[in-house]
Amino acid sequence: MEPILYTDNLTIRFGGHTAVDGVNFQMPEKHLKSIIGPNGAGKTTFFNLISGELKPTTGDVYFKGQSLAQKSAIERTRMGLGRSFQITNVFPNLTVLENVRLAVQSKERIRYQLFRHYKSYQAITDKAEELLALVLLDNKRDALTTMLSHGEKRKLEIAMLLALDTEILLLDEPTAGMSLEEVPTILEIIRSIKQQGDKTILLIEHKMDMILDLSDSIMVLFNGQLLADGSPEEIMNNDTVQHAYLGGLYDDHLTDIK
Ligand SMILES: Nc1ncnc2c1ncn2[C@@H]1O[C@H](COP(=O)(O)OP(=O)(O)OP(=O)(O)O)[C@@H](O)[C@H]1O
Repeated sequence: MEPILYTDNLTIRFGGHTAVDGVNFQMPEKHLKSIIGPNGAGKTTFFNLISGELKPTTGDVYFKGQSLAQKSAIERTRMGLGRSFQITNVFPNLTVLENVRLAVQSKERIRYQLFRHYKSYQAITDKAEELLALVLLDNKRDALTTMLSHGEKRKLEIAMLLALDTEILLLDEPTAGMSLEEVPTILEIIRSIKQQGDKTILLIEHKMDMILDLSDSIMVLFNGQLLADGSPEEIMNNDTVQHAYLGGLYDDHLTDIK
């Protein structure tokens, strides 16, 4: 089966520095792949090339067999490639529910345009509430977003991404900056999204113990290059990856590998 997303020789240079270097990767549909690598390996840059925030120097990204070279970030989202919102993109003086409603509305505008106002309003509210329950934030529905903890803001970001109803979810370190108590909840949320079975998920994550359990596959970026891509077991047993770890080339986040 053709991969839902793949790259062909994807490369970007900043001046003399090649941040993403000839990456060929493939993403099967309804798959969860994690990207690991040390600081500066090119993980976020790779995401930005996929989402359309950055244009490659050479190479291309393909979604359902179609080149994305001429597609803007917004066009890519409409096509089905969703990237998590940064919390700066939410309206701080609106409640959690209102923010998710706006995200649902932006997606559903067309579908509901023929409905009467109240019915449309209710359907959008129902959807927003369903998403808040999925990310375990229903108890904060009436809170202003400025009042949320860091972990709650990351949950809100996920709810707003889900509201766009894209086939692919790009999650850039969803547990970054979280307290130890908050991390398991986010992992459970990602697990339940995966278990619903309709999403393809690409995830940057530093916490090895989490991704080994959650991922269908793991790809390792190193100096902008694809060092390895395989099942969690294959990655753990990969000599090149092991050498990179044992050689101390990885940062602290990655040395706590179990
Ligand atoms: N806009 C830019 N201009 C110049 N250099 C950049 C730019 N964006 C990224 N880089 C460089 O590209 C390299 C890859 O950075 P990137 O942020 O993608 O790494 P990363 O793997 O996501 O790291 P981290 O784990 O620290 O987030 C780094 O050396 C970085 O300094």
